[in-house]
Amino acid sequence: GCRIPPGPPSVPVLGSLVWLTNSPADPEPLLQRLFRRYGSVVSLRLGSSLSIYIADRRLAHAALVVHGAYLADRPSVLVAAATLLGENNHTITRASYGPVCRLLRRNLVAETLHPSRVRLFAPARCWARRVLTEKLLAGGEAVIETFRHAMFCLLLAMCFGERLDEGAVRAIAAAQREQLLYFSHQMAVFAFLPSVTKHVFRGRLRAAHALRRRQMELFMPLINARREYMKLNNSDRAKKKSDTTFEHSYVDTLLDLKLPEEERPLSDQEMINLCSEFLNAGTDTTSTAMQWIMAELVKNPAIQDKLYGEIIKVAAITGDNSQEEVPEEDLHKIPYLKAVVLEGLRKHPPGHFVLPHKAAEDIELCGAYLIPKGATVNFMVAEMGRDAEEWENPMEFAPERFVAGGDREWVDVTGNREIRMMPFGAGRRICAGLGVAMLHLEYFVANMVREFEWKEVAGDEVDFAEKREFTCVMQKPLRPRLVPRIKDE
Ligand code: HEM
Repeated sequence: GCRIPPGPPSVPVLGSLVWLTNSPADPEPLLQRLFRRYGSVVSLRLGSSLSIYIADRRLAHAALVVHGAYLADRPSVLVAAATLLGENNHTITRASYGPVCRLLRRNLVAETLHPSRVRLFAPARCWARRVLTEKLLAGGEAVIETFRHAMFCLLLAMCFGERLDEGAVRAIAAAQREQLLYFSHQMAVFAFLPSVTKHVFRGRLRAAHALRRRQMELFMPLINARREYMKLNNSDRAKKKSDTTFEHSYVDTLLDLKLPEEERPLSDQEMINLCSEFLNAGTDTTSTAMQWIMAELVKNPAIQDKLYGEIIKVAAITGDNSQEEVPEEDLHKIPYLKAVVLEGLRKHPPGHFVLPHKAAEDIELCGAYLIPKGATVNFMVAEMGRDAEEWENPMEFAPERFVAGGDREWVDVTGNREIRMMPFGAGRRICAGLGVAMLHLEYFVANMVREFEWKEVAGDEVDFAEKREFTCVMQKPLRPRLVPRIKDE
């Protein structure tokens, strides 16, 4: 029969004794020890809740794809805090897998991130690339700051359909960051006995309300401007459209939505939470990945040279070396570029875990393990990409692994057929932005390599040590020397 996965001893109420000497905020080092001891699936108890961690790629496939329908819910960690703030769970990441979640997810995937819609954002990407190049050229800050700023410019443009000036971008970025920090560090207390904690920690609730108000002040004018713009007929729209307004935005689709069952449009607060989710999901993840990839290219100049050569070859085929950028239509002609990006995501996935999943029913995995209904389940993303039994010399940066042909099999990053790595998760809750994330990474990496030679600086060598923030970032930020390439006329 199946059994609950093994784990360290626990006592009722308190949970696993290991928490006395390990921090639940960063369970990775503890889990690595437990996997060595118990095998590739372990159970941990925190209070009365059971968490199961899976490091084996076949079990991950069974859980997320084969039995995926039962593992598409989310645990209610943040629900308590939202409820106390008078909010609901109507966001894609937080909602359990019901009609609301499916509607919101389908709306994002089909209406905003569908390839035909993504094409409409090409001018926004062009603008973000120019911001990126100018700031890299100016120097001064660590490149991760520049990456984050440029990505945020782009995500804001996609969200609100407006090209904002630098001051506005920085103000919203600061508010988002403060809120993210506050909610992840200070609001967790409300998961336990909210009826009691809401009195004990009422100062925290007040601060959370203030952060929400600030977000409301920043977002509502942008949402309302878009509401007015959408009311115009086509010819008025064309007249009004300045070069800072884009044709399509995520907000447009939200304004059109009707919630199932309740049959009402989204409230302002719901719209703000969805915009906030969109901005958070696409910024840190992508800029973190970009930093790791560029760090590997700095450390491996031969790979960078090869990539540059492939990029230039495509420009030569097109017969136009003088164009300002590597246009996004050409990206698919550079298979080595995709290989570099995938290898970066394998070795340095921005998230070492996925967002927590919850079992809606008892699940039996491969006839061996039982995941009881209600258990929280997570996956060891980084472990899978670095598993020496699956990958030859896993800690070597070798994009050739992902160049199709020869005896190499193609790696499917969605994990639908099989999971070899899962930087975007897999199954029903797979990253909703996978396609656009890959496009952003390929487009920006290609253009940064074409624009500059990225060189290691003596005394500021690349250091691959990791630090856990919202994503897993470089502990010592990358500080390379950028030498502008001389372009042949
Ligand atoms: C390199 C960049 C990115 C990485 C590595 C990444 C990774 C992930 C991961 C691991 C998850 C959790 C999957 C799970 O819970 O099983 C996720 C969820 C999600 N991502 Fe991404 N992501 C990236 C970029 C983006 C972008 C650009 C967007 C949108 C613009 C986006 C939107 C989302 C959304 C909405 C979810 C929630 C899906 C759900 O709960 O059903 N992501 N992402």
